[in-house]
Amino acid sequence: MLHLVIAEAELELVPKAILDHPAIVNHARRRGKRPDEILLDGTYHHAAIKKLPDGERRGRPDIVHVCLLNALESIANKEGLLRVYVHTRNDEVIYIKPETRIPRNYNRFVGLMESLFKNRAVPRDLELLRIEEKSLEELVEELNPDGVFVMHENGEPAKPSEFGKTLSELREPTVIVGGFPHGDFRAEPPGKKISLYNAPLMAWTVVNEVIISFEHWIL
Ligand SMILES: C[S@@+](CC[C@H](N)C(=O)[O-])C[C@H]1O[C@@H](n2cnc3c(N)ncnc32)[C@H](O)[C@@H]1O
Repeated sequence: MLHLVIAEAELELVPKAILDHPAIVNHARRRGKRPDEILLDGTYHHAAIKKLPDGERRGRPDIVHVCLLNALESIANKEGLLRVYVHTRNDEVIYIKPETRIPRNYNRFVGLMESLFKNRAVPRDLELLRIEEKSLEELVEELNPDGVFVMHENGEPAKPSEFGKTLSELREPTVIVGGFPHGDFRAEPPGKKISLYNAPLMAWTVVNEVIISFEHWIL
């Protein structure tokens, strides 16, 4: 079983500091929601995000959306060999049941995440998704893996196929992929750093490479 963590994901509700910025207020009004109920989104809130610390990398729910579509629709997940988690910049962890069908439509995905932040679990009866306050270290400790790997462009070089073999030889490895668009992890994540390519890749590409390389050895 492979545990895949999208870490330090840029997924958050609009922070207090910019709740009354016109870009936020207008977007919330158009959506019929309160400013504190909507996800921070760089596409719509660019002018407001610039004022926040780390503004150039925040408000990227789209990265989580594409990573989750790829991971949850993978063969490894259909075969019950994958568990996926999202850790956010505010130290929350989203637990996702493998049978969850993530909406293909981005606006519906955003609505689902907003409902998750509000209700802490969705849907109420099945709890396919639930969110808890938890650091990345606490999550990794809880998963109790026999190997922890951090995908990193400056890590030890490994071909995806070699790395897949390493994963397949472990009982419950954990792989951490950064869910942010630029720069490095803000806090050093636990685990051995691995680079799959000699240039930066998008998070969803790394998610795909890891899962497919793992499948190659395990199926
Ligand atoms: C878009 S990258 C992060 C930003 C990247 N450091 C940059 O400035 O372009 C998202 C994540 O993909 C993974 N990643 C990116 N390039 C990689 C590589 N060459 N090998 C392994 N993982 C990589 C890392 O986990 C990284 O945190």
